[in-house]
Formats: sequence, C-alpha cells, structure tokens
Amino acid sequence: MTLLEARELTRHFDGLKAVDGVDFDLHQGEIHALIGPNGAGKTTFVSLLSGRIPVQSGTIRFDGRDITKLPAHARVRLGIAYTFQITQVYGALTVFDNVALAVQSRHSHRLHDDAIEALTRVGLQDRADQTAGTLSYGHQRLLEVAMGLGLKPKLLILDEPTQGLAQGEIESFKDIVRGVVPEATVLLIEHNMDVVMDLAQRITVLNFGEVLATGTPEAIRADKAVQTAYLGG
Ligand SMILES: Nc1ncnc2c1ncn2[C@@H]1O[C@H](COP(=O)(O)OP(=O)(O)OP(=O)(O)O)[C@@H](O)[C@H]1O
Repeated sequence: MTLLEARELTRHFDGLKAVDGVDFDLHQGEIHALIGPNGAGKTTFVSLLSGRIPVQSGTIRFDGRDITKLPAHARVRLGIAYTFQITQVYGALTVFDNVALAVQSRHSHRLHDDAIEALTRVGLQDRADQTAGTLSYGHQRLLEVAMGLGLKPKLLILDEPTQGLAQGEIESFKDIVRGVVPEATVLLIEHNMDVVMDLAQRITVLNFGEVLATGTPEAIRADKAVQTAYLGG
C-alpha cells in the first residue's frame, strides 16, 4: 500500500532546479533511503513533503488525501514528523520535557507514559531527568528521534541522522530505526552508504533535482548511471 505519493513535484530557486518534476512513492511500513550527491535536492525534497517549503508545482498525497497545500503543522497532525539536519533540541529543558513537548502537541492523555515510551525506543529512558544540553552530541541526535517518535508519526523523515555519530552509535541507531517500522514508515536521507545498504528496503537516487533511479539496494548498486553520478564506480 502506498503511504505517500508525490507527482511532478517541483521547486526552483531563482532558476536553480533544486527539485524538478519528481515522481516518488513511499510504501507503507518500508525504510526508504534518499541518496545523491551534495546539492542534489534531497533536503529541499523532504522539506516539500513536510511543508517547510511550499511546493511550486506538482502534488503530494499522504494517507489517501491531497496535502500539497497544507501548512507544516497540519501535516504533523496527519502524522508526518521531520527531524532536521541541524539539532533542534531545547538545551535548557530536561530530556523528558523535550519529548513531552512533542507528545503534548498531539494532545495525548498519556503524556508521561508516551514520553517514556519514546525515550525507551532510543535507549535514553535513564537520562530522562538530565538537562538536554549536557547530553553528548550522539545522544542529542537520539533525543531528536525520540521527539519525532513522541508525535507517533505514520511517517518519520530523518535528515542525515548518523552524521557526527561514532561507529558504535551508528550500530545502535540502525537497530532503533528497524524497531520503528512497520508501525511507522521511515524516509531517510543518508550519506553513509553502509547504513543505507544495510537499512533500506528501497532507495531513491536524486541528481540535479531529478530521480536518477529507484530500486532495491542490489539494483541501485548495479545501476550504471548511479555508479557514475554517485557511487564513484
Ligand atoms: N533556500 C534556498 N535558496 C536558494 N537555493 C537553495 C535554497 N535551498 C537549497 N538551495 C539550493 O538547491 C540545491 C539543492 O539543495 P539541497 O540542500 O536540497 O541539496 P541536498 O541534496 O540536500 O544536499 P546535501 O547533501 O549537501 O545536504 C542546492 O544547489 C542548494 O544550494
């Protein structure tokens, strides 16, 4: 079943074709990686999906409805959570309060339990009372994911989540993402090809704002155009 469907999605910046006529489907419950060279349009594309940047032309359908013109907060309510490249944790608040804010935004009656559940998913439950700003960088990235999970999303969009993480942290991060599906669907922008090949069931390659290829990790690895443009083959 298709959870999200983008058709002819386009966003130019002063003539620069950041996203140009992209057709894209997300299957319910999959881990889907979005890869491509720097400047390929990955962040712009997911910003169009989350509503952070308005669409210039094209359509987005999510969970059976047209969301193309909905503002970002309305898309969050429908179940789209987006964690940014740049860390967005409130440093002066506790770890618990950061996640509780996310849980509260969907008017949950189980504020405490839901927040602890999200923290447990990422392994930060024992740090609930710690001031978020004193967490290591890796733990702050996990807290961001917990904040996303606190929204109980249907779709979790992760923008370069392993950037700056140590190898051991990357391994546990992979387990966390595997634990999120199939309840939630995951769209992952990721430069670390080991993480991509290990986690993703399907991969979409963007290049100069266009889809170069979509397929399984095996198909993407074997794709000549992808090798030339991105994989250095
Ligand atoms: N707000 C903006 N105004 C003008 N140009 C922009 C804006 N946002 C992005 N761009 C340009 O659009 C192109 C796509 O950028 P984008 O950040 O989406 O690429 P990316 O694939 O996410 O890159 P990276 O892997 O480096 O994060 C780039 O050439 C970028 O400079």
